[in-house]
Amino acid sequence: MIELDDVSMTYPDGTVAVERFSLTVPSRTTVALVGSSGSGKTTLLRMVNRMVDPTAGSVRIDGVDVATVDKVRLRRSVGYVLQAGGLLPHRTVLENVMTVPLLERRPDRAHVARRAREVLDIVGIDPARADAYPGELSGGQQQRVGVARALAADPDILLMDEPFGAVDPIVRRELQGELRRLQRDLGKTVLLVTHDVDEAFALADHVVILRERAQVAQAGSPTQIMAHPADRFVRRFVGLDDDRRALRTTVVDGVTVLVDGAGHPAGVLAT
Ligand SMILES: Nc1ncnc2c1ncn2[C@@H]1O[C@H](COP(=O)(O)OP(=O)(O)OP(=O)(O)O)[C@@H](O)[C@H]1O
Repeated sequence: MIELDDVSMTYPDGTVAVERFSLTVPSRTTVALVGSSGSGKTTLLRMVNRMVDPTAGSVRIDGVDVATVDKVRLRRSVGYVLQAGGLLPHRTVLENVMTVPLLERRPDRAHVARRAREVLDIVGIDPARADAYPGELSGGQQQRVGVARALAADPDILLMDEPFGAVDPIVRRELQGELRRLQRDLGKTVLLVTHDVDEAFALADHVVILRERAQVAQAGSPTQIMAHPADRFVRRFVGLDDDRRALRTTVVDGVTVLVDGAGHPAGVLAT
């Protein structure tokens, strides 16, 4: 479980990125932070692995204040997935995945390499690609390797910052599907940052919509938010004023078809 307790962050230049924000992420659930650029999402995420120390408030993992935990140990127990995979270009895929486990005091290199090949397989990368360099892979494959690297030390927690931001929409949907599968199989606690509300709705059990300074506009399950948007900001943010969300049914030759506000077909009503 991750708890952010009344945290604030003012950067040295005086920028107030986060003001009195609290959140609990129960174990084995996925929580998404969504909001426009500059709302403080990345700052919040980085507080969990102490890449940023809050100027007020505290962050706890399973009840332990992260401020009391050694930073290196913390980063081994918390996987971090960055946009575009964040891979080191001059290291092979396998070396990239082995980075964090090799930080152990006396790592068993052969064991670490074996485990790295296993996680590559879990995320759908052909282990034959293990000796390739990141630049030789497609954007989607690089993202998968980024996820593998975060999983390599078998952390309970995964932090994901716009993990699928740099790939085309089709690959993005494919990766989202994979992440849902991983979630089911591995049961990690995931804190995800995205500015794509559809991605948040597709992946998260609980969604937090942020305004500037990480002020919570609304928090709830995707269906709760869709059913009861708190205000006009949330309505606009989740696109409830858009044609594509305003679905209605129409019957065509006895089949009930869902169409959006512009009349384009969106699907059929499942029976
Ligand atoms: N190191 C820093 N020094 C000063 N200000 C910073 C620093 N990092 C972030 N900020 C500022 O803090 C605010 C929040 O930034 P943050 O990156 O957390 O937001 P975000 O919601 O993740 O944005 P984006 O979606 O663009 O990544 C912004 O105004 C940003 O300019």
